[in-house]
Amino acid sequence: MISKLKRSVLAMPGSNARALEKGKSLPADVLMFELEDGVAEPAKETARAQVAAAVANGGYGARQIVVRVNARGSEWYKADVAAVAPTGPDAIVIPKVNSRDDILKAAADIIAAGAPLKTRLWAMIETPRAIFDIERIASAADDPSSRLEVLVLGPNDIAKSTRARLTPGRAALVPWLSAGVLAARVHDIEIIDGIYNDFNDEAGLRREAEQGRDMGFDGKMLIHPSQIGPVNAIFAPSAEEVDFARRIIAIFDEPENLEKGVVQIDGKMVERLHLDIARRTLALMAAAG
Ligand SMILES: CC(C)(COP(=O)(O)OP(=O)(O)OC[C@H]1O[C@@H](n2cnc3c(N)ncnc32)[C@H](O)[C@@H]1OP(=O)(O)O)[C@@H](O)C(=O)NCCC(=O)NCCSC(=O)C[C@H](O)C(=O)O
Ligand SMILES: [Mg+2]
Repeated sequence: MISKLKRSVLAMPGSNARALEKGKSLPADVLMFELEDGVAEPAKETARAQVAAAVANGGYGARQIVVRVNARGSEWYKADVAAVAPTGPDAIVIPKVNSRDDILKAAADIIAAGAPLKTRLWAMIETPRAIFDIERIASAADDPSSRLEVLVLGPNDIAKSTRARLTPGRAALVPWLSAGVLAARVHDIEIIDGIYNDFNDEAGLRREAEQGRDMGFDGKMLIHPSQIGPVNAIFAPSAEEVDFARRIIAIFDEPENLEKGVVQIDGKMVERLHLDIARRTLALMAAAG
């Protein structure tokens, strides 16, 4: 089953009223209203008030709205959750999660603050501890009270805390990114790749987004409107993939193949497991419009 698409998750500082307004016309699947590192300390209260009002007033159409609060344990966290949870965003994003217990406690916090049932929990994976324990963190999703729906990688904090460098190809990060994808699949949740800082470098963005898609990520977090178009296209099936998916479905529907487990198309072996992949490709295409 395909839940709502999350190809593009555009972050915007909650202190930037113009960006919050502009989000209403941007073609991102998800808008992430930011209260954490993208907002300077003197602007924290203004940002919180603007974000709570923006979520409550709506006007964002089919875009999913998520709010990243400050880290649990920070001086702003409680007030962030108290202001945002009752407005009912699609999710609250908890940065710098370190354990399964952090998820369960954050879920209890947002429920106590009045978050409606539809408000899910997303967790940022961006510390060495979280990377080590990623499968355990993802396992919180097995407990429905966790509301855990999505993991999001945070490459800037990962680079800061590990001293790894964010080089083209992300050699240092690849094992950690893959571990995240495995953990998400084991526990049947989604996983979003991290941001690409150089928003004027479209070729570099495309290379990194294709790498993330090929590793199994469901989408990518973004920082600038110019990144939405390329990333939406990269995380949607191509015309060739859709055509091949249709041929797989058609060939297994042919009477002479009804009892076959394996056939060939253009010299390539196709098994019934490819039928499941083909159906998912068509569902993704339909969801992407
Ligand atoms: C990076 C930016 C500060 C650049 O902003 P700006 O200088 O205004 O860029 P432009 O002049 O090119 O902007 C053109 C127009 O687009 C609007 N704009 C720009 N960015 C956004 C946005 N993110 N959302 C909505 N609208 C946006 C501008 O207002 C201009 O509009 P107009 O005036 O009508 O022409 C800026 O892009 C920015 O702030 N980006 C988001 C930063 C952010 O939220 N950071 C936190 C999340 S990053 C993260 O999660 C890291 C993670 O934790 C980790 O550890 O890795
Ligand atoms: Mg971060």
